[in-house]
Amino acid sequence: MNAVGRQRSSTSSTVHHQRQYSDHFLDTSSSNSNGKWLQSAGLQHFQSSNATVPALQDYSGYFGGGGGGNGGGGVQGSRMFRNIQRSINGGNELFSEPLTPPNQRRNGEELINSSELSPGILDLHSLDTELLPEMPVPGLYDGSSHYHSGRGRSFDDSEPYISTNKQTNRTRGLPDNNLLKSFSADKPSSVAKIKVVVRKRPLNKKEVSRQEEDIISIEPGSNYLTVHETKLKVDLTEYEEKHEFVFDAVLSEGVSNDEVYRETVEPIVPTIFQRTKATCFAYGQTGSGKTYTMQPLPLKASQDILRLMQHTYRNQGFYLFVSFFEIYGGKLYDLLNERRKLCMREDGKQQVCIVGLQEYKVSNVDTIRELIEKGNATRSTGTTGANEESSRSHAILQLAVKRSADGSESKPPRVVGKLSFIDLAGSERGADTTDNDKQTRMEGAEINKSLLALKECIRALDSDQGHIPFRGSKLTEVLRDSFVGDSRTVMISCVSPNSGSCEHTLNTLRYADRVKSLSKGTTSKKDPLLSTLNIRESTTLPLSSIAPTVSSIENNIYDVPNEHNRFGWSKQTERETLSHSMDRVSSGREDDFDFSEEFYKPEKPSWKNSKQDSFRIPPLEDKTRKTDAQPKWKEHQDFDNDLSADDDLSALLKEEDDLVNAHRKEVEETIDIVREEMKLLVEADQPGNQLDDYISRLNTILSQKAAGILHLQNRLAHFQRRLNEHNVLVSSGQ
Ligand SMILES: Nc1ncnc2c1ncn2[C@@H]1O[C@H](COP(=O)(O)OP(=O)(O)OP(=O)(O)O)[C@@H](O)[C@H]1O
Repeated sequence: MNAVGRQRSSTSSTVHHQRQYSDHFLDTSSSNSNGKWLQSAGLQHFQSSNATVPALQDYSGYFGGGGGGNGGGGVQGSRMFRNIQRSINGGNELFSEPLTPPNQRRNGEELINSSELSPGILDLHSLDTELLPEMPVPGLYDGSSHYHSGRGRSFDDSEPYISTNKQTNRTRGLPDNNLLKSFSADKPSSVAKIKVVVRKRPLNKKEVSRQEEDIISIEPGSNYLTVHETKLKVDLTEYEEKHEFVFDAVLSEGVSNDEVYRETVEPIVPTIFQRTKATCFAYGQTGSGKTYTMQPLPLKASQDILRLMQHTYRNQGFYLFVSFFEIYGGKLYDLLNERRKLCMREDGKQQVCIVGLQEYKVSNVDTIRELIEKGNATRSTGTTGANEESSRSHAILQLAVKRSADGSESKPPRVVGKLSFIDLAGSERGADTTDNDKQTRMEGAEINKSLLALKECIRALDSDQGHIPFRGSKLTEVLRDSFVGDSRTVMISCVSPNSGSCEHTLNTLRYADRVKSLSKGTTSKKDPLLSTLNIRESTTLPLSSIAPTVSSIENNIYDVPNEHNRFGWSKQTERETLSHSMDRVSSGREDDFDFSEEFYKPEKPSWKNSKQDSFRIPPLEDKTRKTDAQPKWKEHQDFDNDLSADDDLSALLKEEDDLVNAHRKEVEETIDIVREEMKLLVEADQPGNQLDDYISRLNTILSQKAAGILHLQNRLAHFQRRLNEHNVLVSSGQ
């Protein structure tokens, strides 16, 4: 960015959802994003003399990168880490017996085969809430007596979950540190249901050598950031557009991995002892630091979990289990079992089971570290322009806290709570078509689908919607139980600071912004003036970045207007409707809106390539004709009668395959249309151009597409129900 650009910057500023510091935090008055919330965490006092659990260290150096520090030293760390892991684990020294029979102990750890827990199926999600009583965490030092379950006598009445005996705790020789105090005081309700944190990485060597500018500025101690985007006017003079974003926390390049942990995961660790499912995931373009950020977190969390088990929850029959798998190309692979292919099934209670996934019962940090290293080394990686060691899969590491129903070891333990860490594949994969083959593009499509589905689920989760669209992708299906009941989600958006990544960075920040922007708490507090400002000032942004208001969507998408602009909408409203339609296209749900360009953005930014003559509005006839053809879904209208009771599994699976393929095709076709048209629309949005007619016709096309897609999704849902019935029949031996 040059000086000229900066001088002109004040004329253009785009503010994205000027949210409050956090509508989910207790301490909303604090101008510091960390506030009391962070103060109470106090992990720095966690250094312990306890011999059982090693004192907390900053493993960021170990995991590659030198702990963040000022960030500069760790640029190559993550990659080095992976390479080191490969060489360490190449010979499988640590786990030469991945198929160790159940219960075989190794260094005090126990490998649990799924078959132990339920016949042939590992019920990852067996949160049997009927059997587990409430598990409050009374103040460790508050001297309160016993916990009395509000539900009357339960199997735990004779053995209170929480011993509040000060003496007992102190005899463990554990420190009276702030962490444990804060843990004991934390209740799930006091921890944000969704927290969105942004982490900026430092410029790397290549970027510095290319003299790329750092375009992200962060006010120290604040929770907002500004992206300085250099743009070109039609006369090719440069100007700067500022985009401001507010999040729950913004972490600059100087923030260490320890601090990232304290800000993100540490507060939710105690909640998993209280039947909460918590998820932490990193989102961002390739090379933005997702893996660097995510890798140290599970280990730190395990340390804290073990501490809690050995202190606050001592002798209460809790166990910690680790599993690690990846989703690659829509398929599941066990990273702790030689990348063995896994099968996901839903049982009769609609609980998702991962057949064959191995879980390790662990009780010390070293073993957990070894498992994490082993999994990381096994993970699918490839090379992208931005990152030589790029993750092409979603890696999911789960820490499950389990407890035997009767507090003894005689029965298989049941899941009490769970913490899932997801290192997502790079968010830009779908657009990364320049030097990629067909397989990479397929990977991209799959990744995009799952990222979109993930966003939808989180938003539904935050707004307490009854319907969570977890079936949108394998990723969200696997995480299904993280989206129902009492859950907590932390999203860490990783951004690259270099000017060359500006577009991706903005996309990542918009994605993060939207994860929360339409949530209950946020909407109610949003300043209407600012919302207006957002829309008005975003005219240089693609249409997709304009968040519509629900009330503006008056027409039924399936009630396709025959006359152009028959509702007499303003240009703005037309845009909103278009945007809404897009999202319906992508989500297939009427109550949803918002279409993120993140997934379907043009391969090249339109403003960079626009030629003067491209401002002409192109005719739509060809596309109209194409989509006027009888929608494919008509063929399947009698789907309720399609499947007879004696359909066998392969027929069902074939059906699923056809449906998924048809659905994907519809979506892809629609995306192509949208991609092209939006580019042209943005370019054509010049004074004097009449867009109403054009938009109306485009709206018609998209409505038809949306109807087709929705129908396919209904069929898919119907199919899923049939498959469930089939599974029930099979499992009951009929
Ligand atoms: N905060 C940071 N401080 C120092 N170095 C960092 C930081 N974040 C990332 N890096 C470095 O940047 C490089 C890319 O990071 P990383 O592999 O984590 O990216 P990624 O987002 O996981 O990419 P992909 O999606 O392609 O896997 C690594 O060499 C890593 O060490």
